[in-house]
Amino acid sequence: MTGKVIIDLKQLSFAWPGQAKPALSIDAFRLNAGERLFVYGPSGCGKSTLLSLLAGVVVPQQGVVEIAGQRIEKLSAAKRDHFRADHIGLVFQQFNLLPYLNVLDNVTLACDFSHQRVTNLKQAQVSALDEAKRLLSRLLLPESLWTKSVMNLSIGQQQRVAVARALIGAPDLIIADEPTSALDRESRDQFLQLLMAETEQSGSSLVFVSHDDSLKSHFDRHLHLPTLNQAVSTVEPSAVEGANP
Ligand SMILES: Nc1ncnc2c1ncn2[C@@H]1O[C@H](COP(=O)(O)OP(=O)(O)OP(=O)(O)O)[C@@H](O)[C@H]1O
Repeated sequence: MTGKVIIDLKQLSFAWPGQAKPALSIDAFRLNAGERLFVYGPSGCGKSTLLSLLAGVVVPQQGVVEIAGQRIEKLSAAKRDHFRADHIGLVFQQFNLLPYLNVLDNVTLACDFSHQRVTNLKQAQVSALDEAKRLLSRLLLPESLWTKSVMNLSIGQQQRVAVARALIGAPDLIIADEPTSALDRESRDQFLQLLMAETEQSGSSLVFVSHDDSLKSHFDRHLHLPTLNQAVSTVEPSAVEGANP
């Protein structure tokens, strides 16, 4: 852990277009480099909205969203896209894999859009292709599938490809939205252990959203979002639990 702050939110307020009331209102929140955060709370409490703000898909009407030292709410949409490709690995419920590319090409594609990820791989003295193979092996995706179209894969296998794509080139932050929803309990625990091991190795911070709070034990920090989000009424005493609240 370097002590670097990866997420710094201040006086944040965000309302979806056409909505009078904010969906998210956060006074202050920080996540340090290497920390792994589990975000939970009931449907509608703002989990996906928070991830969209962290990824720079949307920007707040008020306040600061600083990711790895960059105030992304001040960037143009094009610069936010560029920043996201360089610094953030996304694993969303829809994996957004490209059906006309094979598995390896879907993983290395993340490097085609990011000078930063290529630089990180060069520093680690590994090619994008070799790193894609290493990640897919670690994520237990059979080698016989690597040159197949992602359309031939099961949902659980596609999830692994999406995770390898997020991790390649060691971005500062991995954002995962319900990535285990399609897995059975045994595969889910195995998947989480691998995700933890890989983020630890790369030094990436992790923000992981789920309805399923039985997954909490895998994480260093837990965030009950309705408690932090002042746009949602709540009775919980403390929003952030864990090693470094
Ligand atoms: N694209 C959108 N346009 C307008 N309102 C939205 C949009 N997305 C979410 N909302 C609203 O913002 C609030 C927070 O929704 P959000 O999807 O962030 O919650 P969530 O905790 O992720 O829920 P779930 O667990 O069901 O995915 C809700 O009131 C929702 O209706």
